[in-house]
Amino acid sequence: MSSANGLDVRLYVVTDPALTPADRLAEMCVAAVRGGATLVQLRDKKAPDGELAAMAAGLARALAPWRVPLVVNDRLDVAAATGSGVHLGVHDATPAQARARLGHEAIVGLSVEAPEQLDPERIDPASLAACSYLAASPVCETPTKIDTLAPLGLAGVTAIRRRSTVPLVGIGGINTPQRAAEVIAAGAAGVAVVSGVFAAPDPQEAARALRAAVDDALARRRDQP
Ligand SMILES: Cc1ncc(COP(=O)(O)OP(=O)(O)O)c(N)n1
Ligand SMILES: Cc1ncsc1CCOP(=O)(O)O
Ligand SMILES: [Mg+2]
Repeated sequence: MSSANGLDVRLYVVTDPALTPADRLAEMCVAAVRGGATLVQLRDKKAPDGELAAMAAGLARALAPWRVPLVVNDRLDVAAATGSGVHLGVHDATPAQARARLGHEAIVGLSVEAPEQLDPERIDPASLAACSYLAASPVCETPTKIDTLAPLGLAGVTAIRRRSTVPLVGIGGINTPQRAAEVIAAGAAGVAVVSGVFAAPDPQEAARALRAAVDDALARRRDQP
C-alpha cells in the first residue's frame, strides 16, 4: 500500500556496517525484503564514496527483482552515480539541492528532529516541497545513533505529522512490533528500523513481525471515525 505520492514507507530498513557487513549486505537486505521491508537505506558513515558506490550498485541489483527502492544516506554524489534516492539531515545537502541533482522521480528523504524545524520561517519551502518523505528522528533513544537531539516521543511524531504533507516515518528505538504499532497510531505512515531487523537472530522473521504490526496499526487507524 503506497502513500499518496506513490512511496511505500511501511517498513524501511536501514543498514549499519556493524550489523550488515559488506559481504552479507545484499543477503541480509533481501531477507528483510522477503519479510516485508518496503524500502532500504544504505547507511555507512565511514566508507569512502567509491566503496559506498560499489555497495550501492550491488545492493540495487539484488533489490531490483523485488522492486524495492534503495536510498543512500548522506551522499548525494553516490546516489546520483547509482540511480538511488538519498536521505538527508541537517548537516547534509538540502532536499532542494538533491531534487535538482537527482530529478523529479528520485526519492529524497529528510530527518526532522523537532516539530519547529517545519515552521515556515525555519525551512525553505522549496526544500520541503522537494521531500518524498520525512523522518521523525529519533522517536526513542537508541544506542545505534547517539549524536541526536532529545527523543521526540510519540507526541513529537504526532506534532510533526500535523505539519507535514508527505509520508512520515518514525526512526530510533523501534525494535518491537508493539513499539512499531504505537508509532503508526501516533500518525506515522511507516517505521524505519536498524537493529530491530539487522541485530535479530532471524532478520526475515523480525521484518515480518514488524510489518504485520505496521499493517495492523494502519488498518486500525483507517477504521477510526
Ligand atoms: C530514515 C532515516 N531517518 C533519519 C536518519 C538520520 O539522518 P541524519 O540526521 O542525517 O543522521 P545520519 O544518519 O546521517 O547520522 C536516517 N539516516 N534515516
Ligand atoms: C539512523 C538513525 N537516525 C535516527 S535514529 C537512527 C538509528 C536507529 O537505529 P535503531 O533502529 O537500531 O534504533
Ligand atoms: Mg545525515
